[in-house]
Amino acid sequence: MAVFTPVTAAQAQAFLQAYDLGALIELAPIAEGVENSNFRLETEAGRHVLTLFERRTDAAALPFCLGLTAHLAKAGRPAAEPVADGSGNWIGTLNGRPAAIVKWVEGVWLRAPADADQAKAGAELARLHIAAADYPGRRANPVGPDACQALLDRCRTVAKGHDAAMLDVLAREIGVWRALPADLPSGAIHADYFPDNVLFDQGEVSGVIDVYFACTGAWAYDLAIGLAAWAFNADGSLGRSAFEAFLSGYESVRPLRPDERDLLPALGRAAATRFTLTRLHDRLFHDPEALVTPKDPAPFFRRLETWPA
Ligand SMILES: Nc1ncnc2c1ncn2[C@@H]1O[C@H](COP(=O)(O)OP(=O)(O)O)[C@@H](O)[C@H]1O
Ligand SMILES: N[C@@H](CCOP(=O)(O)O)C(=O)O
Repeated sequence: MAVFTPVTAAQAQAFLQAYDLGALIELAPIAEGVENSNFRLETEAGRHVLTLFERRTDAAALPFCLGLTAHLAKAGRPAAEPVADGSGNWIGTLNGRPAAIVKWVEGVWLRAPADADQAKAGAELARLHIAAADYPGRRANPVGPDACQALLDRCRTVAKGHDAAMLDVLAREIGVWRALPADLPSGAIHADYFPDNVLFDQGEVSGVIDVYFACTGAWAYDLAIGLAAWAFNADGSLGRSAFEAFLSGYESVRPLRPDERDLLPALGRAAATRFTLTRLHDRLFHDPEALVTPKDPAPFFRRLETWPA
């Protein structure tokens, strides 16, 4: 469960005073996610999500992230629209944390997506890229090569044995990532397009949530993250038909340029490096008081070997 900062019903009720959502009916912690504190917020105006932003989501990034969600929703994409308070602000403060309310999106995430679902998820990612192409906001990747190098340096202060050996490999991969061409088609990207952030309802994508790693970047890098997240088995081995389904779903909406296609394995290694490193960092520096279960870095580390050439 991800609740780093607890919120009582009385605190949520007080926070709600600024909004036109009526009284609080129920507040329930959400037992998923690893980044922010999330609560299901039942109000007289319906079901919403209350998020308190922690760690990697700094307040300065929120106008970009919430603005992107609003932009996508306006363009007809299934995004969780932010709710403004009575003064028109999306971002408030609760228990010392930046906090926001977004609309609840119906649906569930797929634990075992079939190839047809993979294709739909891939296609929705391409639609997101196209719908966001005219979004004017910009944000540097908060977990790009520089930030990953800083995480790596911090990990080195405590890592031993196999973890230290992993860091040696990741250090080399960050060097390769830095040298990748910077002239690929770019725009606002989701950057955390994992199955648990894509909800399905009645066989269709009903919601793309958790836009808090969203940033400006290469679309093909976002595709590589999507493939890394969706198309490999739990042990890190490749799911070839899933990989092809996700990729062809994406390309059914936005065919790749030849240079994007050529760079996909290198971008896949960059994605594997980023997620191995954040997971390793979070495991090494896990706070046992926080209600969160760190994720295993090993399957993403394995993608460095198993990504198809
Ligand atoms: N707008 C939403 N509609 C429905 N469920 C949501 C919404 N936002 C978050 N959730 C639920 O909360 C869980 C955690 O949210 P998420 O944003 O992924 O957390 P984190 O920021 O920690 O990564 C999701 O897996 C989903 O079950
Ligand atoms: N997707 C990341 C973790 C952060 O995202 P969340 O949506 O699971 O909170 C990973 O799998 O490492």
